[in-house]
Amino acid sequence: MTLNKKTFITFPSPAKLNLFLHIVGRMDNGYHQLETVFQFLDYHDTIAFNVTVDKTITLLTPIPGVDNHDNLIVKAAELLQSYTNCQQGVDIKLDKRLPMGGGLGGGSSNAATVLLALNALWRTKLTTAQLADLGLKLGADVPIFIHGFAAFAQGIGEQLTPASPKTYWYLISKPNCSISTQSVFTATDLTRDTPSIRYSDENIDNYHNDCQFWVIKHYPEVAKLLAWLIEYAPSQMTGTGACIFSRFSSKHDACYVQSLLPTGIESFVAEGLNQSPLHAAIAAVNDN
Ligand SMILES: C[C@@](CO)(OP(=O)(O)O)[C@H](O)COP(=O)(O)OP(=O)(O)OC[C@H]1O[C@@H](n2ccc(N)nc2=O)[C@H](O)[C@@H]1O
Ligand SMILES: Nc1ncnc2c1ncn2[C@@H]1O[C@H](COP(=O)(O)OP(=O)(O)O)[C@@H](O)[C@H]1O
Repeated sequence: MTLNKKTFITFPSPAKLNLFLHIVGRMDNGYHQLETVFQFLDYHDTIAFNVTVDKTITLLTPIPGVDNHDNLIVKAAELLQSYTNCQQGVDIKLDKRLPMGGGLGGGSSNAATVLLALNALWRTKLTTAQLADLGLKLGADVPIFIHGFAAFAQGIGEQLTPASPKTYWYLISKPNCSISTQSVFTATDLTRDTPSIRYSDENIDNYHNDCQFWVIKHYPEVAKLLAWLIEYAPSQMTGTGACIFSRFSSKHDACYVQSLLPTGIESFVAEGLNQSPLHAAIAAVNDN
């Protein structure tokens, strides 16, 4: 008897923070021109892949409320398969830890992990630049996860200059509301004219999140939690929210404030990273 045991290979799919987020203008297609610094977190979803010999792409662990055809994991696999005319398929399993719709970029990160992992496992040999271009079709945040280094980003978030912002321990707290990226970017009273900056890591504390001003005006849950957290540590919203990151110089201090959080607030503690943990895992596969 032959046992047909599947071999899954796993890769991390980390969260990102926007350490600040300025909106400096708007393009003709409605997309916003941003200036932001991305940093990664040592906290991630995990995605496992088993390559198959036919062309079927199967996500074995659907996300409740997200149809598999709309899942960025499936979309990324289909996009790479059709772009490279790859004749192989894959079974995929997702272990989701990142809160969804919180400004941590989980969906974009999942898409980037799929593109990088399958490019290695299917041996489709696209360059990082080609993968970032493909990823941009799926979301503005995908390229940063493909490149995997902390960066000052411009354009819609795809023009990247490497940066080395200080790394801290962060407490990430999610107010009890979810805010869609689109609802923030379609708001009439959002500030869109912050002057363009000449970025330097040393000046990062002078910068802010334009979306946060709008969100705290419209979501009292976020305003209340932010006001509470600011009493303990410098705190700011990431992306279009609703998650708030509070920075600490030690894990101990971050965990202490976490233990004091109001009941019912989802949270985790993680370290900031200037390199994505995904890239070491991809290098290990490419070396084999
Ligand atoms: C704002 C940021 C900052 O990192 O993060 P999140 O808070 O969503 O994580 C991102 O730019 C989000 O990137 P991503 O989540 O990939 O956005 P997309 O799927 O491309 O776009 C969602 C919607 O937001 C709007 N959008 C997005 C990016 C941008 N620069 N301008 C926009 O106006 C568009 O209306 C689009 O329909
Ligand atoms: N693999 C995925 N992981 C998370 N969200 C996904 C995924 N595929 C599609 N989505 C959709 O993208 C939305 C935004 O999710 P996410 O990327 O986690 O948030 P944000 O853009 O705020 O950082 C979700 O609410 C969900 O509908």
